[in-house]
Amino acid sequence: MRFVKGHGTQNDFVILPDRDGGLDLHAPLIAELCDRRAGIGGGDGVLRVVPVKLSPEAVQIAERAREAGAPTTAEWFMDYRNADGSMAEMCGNGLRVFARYLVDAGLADPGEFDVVTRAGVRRVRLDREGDVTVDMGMPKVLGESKAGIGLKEYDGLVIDMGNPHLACVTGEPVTQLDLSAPPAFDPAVFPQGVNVELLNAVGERRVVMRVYERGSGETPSCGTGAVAAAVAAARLGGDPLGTWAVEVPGGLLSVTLTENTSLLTGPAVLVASGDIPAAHLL
Ligand SMILES: N[C@@H](CCC[C@H](N)C(=O)O)C(=O)O
Repeated sequence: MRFVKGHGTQNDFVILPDRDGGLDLHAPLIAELCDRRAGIGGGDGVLRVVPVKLSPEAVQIAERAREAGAPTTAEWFMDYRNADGSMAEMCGNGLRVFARYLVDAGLADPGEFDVVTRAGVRRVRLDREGDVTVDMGMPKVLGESKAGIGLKEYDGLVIDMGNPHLACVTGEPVTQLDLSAPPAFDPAVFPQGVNVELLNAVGERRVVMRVYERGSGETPSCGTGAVAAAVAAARLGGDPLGTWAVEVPGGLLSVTLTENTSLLTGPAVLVASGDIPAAHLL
């Protein structure tokens, strides 16, 4: 099995090219590929690269976009899975790395193009400087809820980025929080689980964020989470539009909130590639 390894601010992924749509991506295989010790070094998730026309799921998503008046020429579907094998609707850093892979592999021209994700069609742009920007769509603020860490509770905003987020601004330095166990959350609000962001507002339009991801545990970065964090900080500052710097353990992301969308920008790099002999796979 051919694989490529890449990361965006250290949110790292195993990329699986599947040009004929024949790959059976089952949960034990994903868990094996993402294992940090027993295999190729692991990842926070898997990105299957499949032509839209060979994925009935992707064809439907593209069809819905056409019906909504936004037809797309997207050729590739990002089939994203978390490290535990669960499926997620969207991965912002994953999509930036996915776009880097498409261009590097000669499957897309440098510049701007669309990619189909489970959260809908997303436009990506590769800069000459090496950054990749994703149009993440309009964040939906759905209300408030609480995250529990140890004995403490943190107030947060419920934000839909295609996938579910609970973004909690706290006065306590996030660097000191213990995220070794999953934060508690209200299952009535998040029946499918949630990604929890903890953040400090540290300056004008600058936040420090840590994240505990559904299906992957604490990761050094999360693109959808960075947008959710910027939305929560923007609410707090009473300044809803503009560009926020989001410092994560794995680097620095930039999030721009406009009247009708959000943009996520940051580095996306490929670091290795290889083949896993079939005999070594589940
Ligand atoms: N790391 C991602 C988010 C991946 C999906 C998430 N764990 C979920 O289950 O929703 C990002 O960069 O957005």
